Amino acid sequence: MDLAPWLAVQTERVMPRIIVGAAIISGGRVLACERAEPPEMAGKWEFPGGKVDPGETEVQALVRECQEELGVDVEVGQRVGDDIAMLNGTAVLRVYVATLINGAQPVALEHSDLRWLAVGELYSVPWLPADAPIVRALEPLLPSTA
Ligand SMILES: Nc1nc2c([nH]c(=O)n2[C@H]2C[C@H](O)[C@@H](COP(=O)(O)OP(=O)(O)OP(=O)(O)O)O2)c(=O)[nH]1
Repeated sequence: MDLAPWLAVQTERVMPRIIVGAAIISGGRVLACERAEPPEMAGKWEFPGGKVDPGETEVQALVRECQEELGVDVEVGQRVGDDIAMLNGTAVLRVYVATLINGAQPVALEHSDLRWLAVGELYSVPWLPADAPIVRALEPLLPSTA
Protein backbone atom coordinates (compact mmCIF):
# COMPACT_ATOMS: atom_id res chain seq x y z
CA MET A 1 0.00 0.00 0.00
CA ASP A 2 1.29 3.48 -0.86
CA LEU A 3 1.23 5.51 2.35
CA ALA A 4 2.67 8.66 0.80
CA PRO A 5 -0.66 10.47 0.09
CA TRP A 6 -1.98 9.65 3.57
CA LEU A 7 1.26 10.84 5.13
CA ALA A 8 1.12 14.08 3.15
CA VAL A 9 -2.38 14.81 4.46
CA GLN A 10 -1.40 14.00 8.07
CA THR A 11 1.72 16.16 7.80
CA GLU A 12 -0.32 19.10 6.50
CA ARG A 13 -2.63 18.79 9.51
CA VAL A 14 0.18 19.43 11.98
CA MET A 15 2.61 21.38 9.77
CA PRO A 16 0.81 23.85 7.55
CA ARG A 17 2.52 24.58 4.25
CA ILE A 18 4.34 27.91 4.42
CA ILE A 19 3.71 30.39 1.63
CA VAL A 20 6.12 33.30 1.77
CA GLY A 21 5.58 36.74 0.27
CA ALA A 22 7.98 39.64 -0.25
CA ALA A 23 6.85 43.19 0.45
CA ILE A 24 9.57 44.78 -1.68
CA ILE A 25 10.00 48.39 -0.59
CA SER A 26 11.91 50.88 -2.74
CA GLY A 27 11.75 54.67 -2.79
CA GLY A 28 9.09 54.59 -0.09
CA ARG A 29 6.73 52.44 -2.18
CA VAL A 30 5.83 48.76 -2.05
CA LEU A 31 5.63 46.51 -5.08
CA ALA A 32 2.22 44.98 -5.82
CA CYS A 33 1.87 42.26 -8.46
CA GLU A 34 -1.25 41.36 -10.42
CA ARG A 35 -1.84 37.60 -10.73
CA ALA A 36 -2.24 36.27 -14.24
CA GLU A 37 -3.51 32.84 -13.16
CA PRO A 38 -5.34 30.71 -12.18
CA PRO A 39 -8.53 32.27 -13.60
CA GLU A 40 -10.19 32.64 -10.18
CA MET A 41 -7.22 34.69 -8.92
CA ALA A 42 -6.38 36.54 -12.15
CA GLY A 43 -6.74 40.30 -11.68
CA LYS A 44 -6.14 40.10 -7.93
CA TRP A 45 -2.96 41.60 -6.50
CA GLU A 46 -0.42 39.95 -4.26
CA PHE A 47 3.13 40.02 -2.98
CA PRO A 48 5.62 38.07 -5.07
CA GLY A 49 6.40 34.72 -3.50
CA GLY A 50 5.11 31.18 -3.26
CA LYS A 51 5.44 27.88 -1.48
CA VAL A 52 8.58 27.06 0.47
CA ASP A 53 10.03 23.91 -1.08
CA PRO A 54 11.14 21.00 1.12
CA GLY A 55 14.69 21.58 2.40
CA GLU A 56 14.55 25.29 1.63
CA THR A 57 14.54 28.11 4.19
CA GLU A 58 11.92 30.83 3.95
CA VAL A 59 14.58 33.34 2.97
CA GLN A 60 15.88 31.03 0.23
CA ALA A 61 12.34 30.56 -1.06
CA LEU A 62 11.77 34.32 -1.21
CA VAL A 63 15.07 34.93 -3.02
CA ARG A 64 14.24 32.16 -5.53
CA GLU A 65 10.67 33.33 -6.12
CA CYS A 66 11.73 36.96 -6.67
CA GLN A 67 14.30 35.79 -9.23
CA GLU A 68 11.76 33.54 -10.99
CA GLU A 69 8.85 35.97 -10.96
CA LEU A 70 10.59 39.34 -11.26
CA GLY A 71 14.18 38.71 -12.32
CA VAL A 72 15.59 40.54 -9.30
CA ASP A 73 17.77 39.77 -6.31
CA VAL A 74 16.37 40.77 -2.93
CA GLU A 75 17.62 41.03 0.59
CA VAL A 76 15.02 39.81 3.06
CA GLY A 77 14.32 41.82 6.22
CA GLN A 78 11.74 41.95 8.99
CA ARG A 79 8.35 40.21 9.09
CA VAL A 80 5.24 42.20 8.20
CA GLY A 81 2.10 41.38 10.18
CA ASP A 82 1.20 37.97 11.54
CA ASP A 83 0.84 34.57 9.87
CA ILE A 84 -2.39 34.36 7.89
CA ALA A 85 -4.13 30.98 7.93
CA MET A 86 -5.21 29.89 4.47
CA LEU A 87 -6.66 26.93 2.60
CA ASN A 88 -8.61 25.53 5.57
CA GLY A 89 -5.63 25.86 7.87
CA THR A 90 -3.42 23.68 5.66
CA ALA A 91 -1.24 26.66 4.71
CA VAL A 92 -0.09 29.94 6.16
CA LEU A 93 0.93 33.13 4.41
CA ARG A 94 4.01 34.77 5.93
CA VAL A 95 5.25 38.08 4.51
CA TYR A 96 8.65 39.71 4.91
CA VAL A 97 9.93 43.15 3.96
CA ALA A 98 12.53 42.90 1.19
CA THR A 99 14.81 45.35 -0.59
CA LEU A 100 16.24 45.25 -4.09
CA ILE A 101 19.94 44.57 -4.47
CA ASN A 102 22.26 44.64 -7.50
CA GLY A 103 20.37 47.51 -9.14
CA ALA A 104 17.97 45.42 -11.27
CA GLN A 105 14.36 46.58 -11.63
CA PRO A 106 11.48 44.07 -11.34
CA VAL A 107 10.00 42.78 -14.58
CA ALA A 108 6.61 41.00 -14.71
CA LEU A 109 7.84 37.57 -15.83
CA GLU A 110 4.81 35.73 -14.43
CA HIS A 111 2.39 38.50 -13.41
CA SER A 112 0.17 40.54 -15.70
CA ASP A 113 1.13 43.90 -14.14
CA LEU A 114 3.32 45.44 -11.47
CA ARG A 115 2.74 48.66 -9.54
CA TRP A 116 4.77 50.57 -6.96
CA LEU A 117 2.28 51.81 -4.36
CA ALA A 118 2.83 54.68 -1.95
CA VAL A 119 1.06 54.51 1.40
CA GLY A 120 -1.91 56.50 0.05
CA GLU A 121 -2.28 54.09 -2.86
CA LEU A 122 -2.21 50.84 -0.89
CA TYR A 123 -5.91 50.21 -1.38
CA SER A 124 -6.03 51.22 -5.06
CA VAL A 125 -5.71 47.60 -6.22
CA PRO A 126 -7.89 44.59 -5.35
CA TRP A 127 -5.60 42.44 -3.18
CA LEU A 128 -6.12 38.73 -2.66
CA PRO A 129 -8.39 38.52 0.41
CA ALA A 130 -5.75 36.90 2.65
CA ASP A 131 -3.44 39.87 2.10
CA ALA A 132 -5.69 42.49 3.73
CA PRO A 133 -4.12 42.34 7.23
CA ILE A 134 -0.64 42.40 5.72
CA VAL A 135 -1.42 45.48 3.66
CA ARG A 136 -2.68 47.18 6.82
CA ALA A 137 0.48 46.21 8.69
CA LEU A 138 2.56 47.78 5.91
CA GLU A 139 1.09 51.25 6.41
CA PRO A 140 3.44 52.30 9.26
CA LEU A 141 6.45 50.97 7.32
CA LEU A 142 5.94 53.36 4.39
CA PRO A 143 6.70 57.09 4.53
CA SER A 144 3.64 59.35 4.43
CA THR A 145 5.12 61.62 1.74
CA ALA A 146 6.37 59.17 -0.95
N1 LIG B 1 2.69 34.52 -3.66
C1 LIG B 1 1.61 34.86 -2.99
N2 LIG B 1 0.58 33.98 -2.85
C2 LIG B 1 -0.49 34.39 -2.18
C3 LIG B 1 -0.58 35.68 -1.63
N3 LIG B 1 -1.79 35.81 -1.01
C4 LIG B 1 -2.45 34.64 -1.17
O1 LIG B 1 -3.58 34.36 -0.78
N4 LIG B 1 -1.64 33.77 -1.88
C5 LIG B 1 -2.03 32.42 -2.25
C6 LIG B 1 -2.26 32.22 -3.72
C7 LIG B 1 -1.94 30.78 -3.91
O2 LIG B 1 -3.07 30.00 -3.51
C8 LIG B 1 -0.82 30.54 -2.90
C9 LIG B 1 0.56 30.68 -3.50
O3 LIG B 1 0.61 29.97 -4.64
P1 LIG B 1 1.64 30.27 -5.82
O4 LIG B 1 1.00 29.74 -7.06
O5 LIG B 1 2.04 31.72 -5.83
O6 LIG B 1 2.84 29.40 -5.32
P2 LIG B 1 4.05 28.83 -6.16
O7 LIG B 1 4.71 29.96 -6.89
O8 LIG B 1 4.87 28.03 -5.22
O9 LIG B 1 3.29 27.98 -7.25
P3 LIG B 1 3.36 26.50 -7.76
O10 LIG B 1 4.78 26.07 -7.64
O11 LIG B 1 2.41 25.73 -6.89
O12 LIG B 1 2.86 26.67 -9.16
O13 LIG B 1 -0.99 31.52 -1.90
C10 LIG B 1 0.48 36.60 -1.79
O14 LIG B 1 0.47 37.75 -1.36
N5 LIG B 1 1.55 36.13 -2.48
